[in-house]
Amino acid sequence: MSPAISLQSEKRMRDSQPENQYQNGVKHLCENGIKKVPEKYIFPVTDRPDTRKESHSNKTNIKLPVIDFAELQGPNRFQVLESLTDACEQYGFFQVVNHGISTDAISSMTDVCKRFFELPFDERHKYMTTDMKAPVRYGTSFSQNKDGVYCWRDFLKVVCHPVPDVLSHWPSSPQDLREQAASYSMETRNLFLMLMRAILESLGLWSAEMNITKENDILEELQEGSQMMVANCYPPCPEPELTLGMPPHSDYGFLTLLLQDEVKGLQIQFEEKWLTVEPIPNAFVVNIGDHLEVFSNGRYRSVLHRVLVNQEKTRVTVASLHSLPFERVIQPSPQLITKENPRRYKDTDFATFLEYISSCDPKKKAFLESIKLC
Ligand SMILES: O=C(O)CCC(=O)C(=O)O
Ligand SMILES: [Fe+2]
Repeated sequence: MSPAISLQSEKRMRDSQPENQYQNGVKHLCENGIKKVPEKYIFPVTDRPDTRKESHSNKTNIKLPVIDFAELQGPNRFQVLESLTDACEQYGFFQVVNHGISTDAISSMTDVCKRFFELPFDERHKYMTTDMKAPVRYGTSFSQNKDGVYCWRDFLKVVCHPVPDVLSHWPSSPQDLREQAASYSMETRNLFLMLMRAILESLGLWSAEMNITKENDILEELQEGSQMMVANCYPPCPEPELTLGMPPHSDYGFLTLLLQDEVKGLQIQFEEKWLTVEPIPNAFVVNIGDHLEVFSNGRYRSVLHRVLVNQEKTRVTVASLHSLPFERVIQPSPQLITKENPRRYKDTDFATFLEYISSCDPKKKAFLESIKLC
């Protein structure tokens, strides 16, 4: 067989699914028993993960700075704040341990999300919509409406605040989903607020002794802020070297609190390399989002990250994304603008972000680039 013919027949084999099958998600595709990654999911060579042997060695793992949340509340707060500052400046990521959210609450949340993704397709499909503003949205890929190449990921997104307003929209199956997700979302919200207090202190904007913010009520506004939870499901992939679970992106909010199961997959960009985050059982991986980079006037960094998939195991993660209320304008804190460090970003808001991601390629940190002043 000539190479041209063999390429063509390979393409036909890969493309045996009708195009609309891809809209139903990657889990559905796997349930229909595929042996090869369809063309729709194959990334250009330059964007594919590096799967050479040495890239799986420890050299490509990263141990993120670990913040002991219990210590942060005790006499060593000052030292922990220093580590926190360092983590936010150097990595844009850290892991939080001893955070006070019980292992039961964590495993119940992961477990109920796993059971959601295992429901019959018709049950999951009820929540499928491409309306980015829907209070509950089951979908696939990254930006399903506009991705040319699809990612190996399905997700369930739920708006979480205020819980009583949104609860009746959340999936009614599995039967315990609403209860588990409601209590988990409130616990992560409290943890987020405590972490933000520490972060504001590390920026010199809050003082524990005086219990006041120098920044106009930012903490109060964050208490009323937006929260979105995203459960991500990355099914086993027959050819993980050809695709990604999520493309390089940064998160839009102030902080994302991510719960990952024991399966590796998250990579962050560090010193121009992609490094895999080693999971710590029951810890949260926390990352700075675009809004905190803007608010800190560029001192804290919202870092690109992506997700690899694997051949053996389904990976399920739950991300909780927090910001100010959706309609609120995000701007650099006036306290952090000086002659030496002039204002670096334009005002922005959630609507501008949504508009941007529905129209552009979010692969590079393009949204932040689009609002940079210098
Ligand atoms: O699943 C992961 O490891 C990362 C998820 C993520 O980056 C996101 O939901 O924004
Ligand atoms: Fe993310």
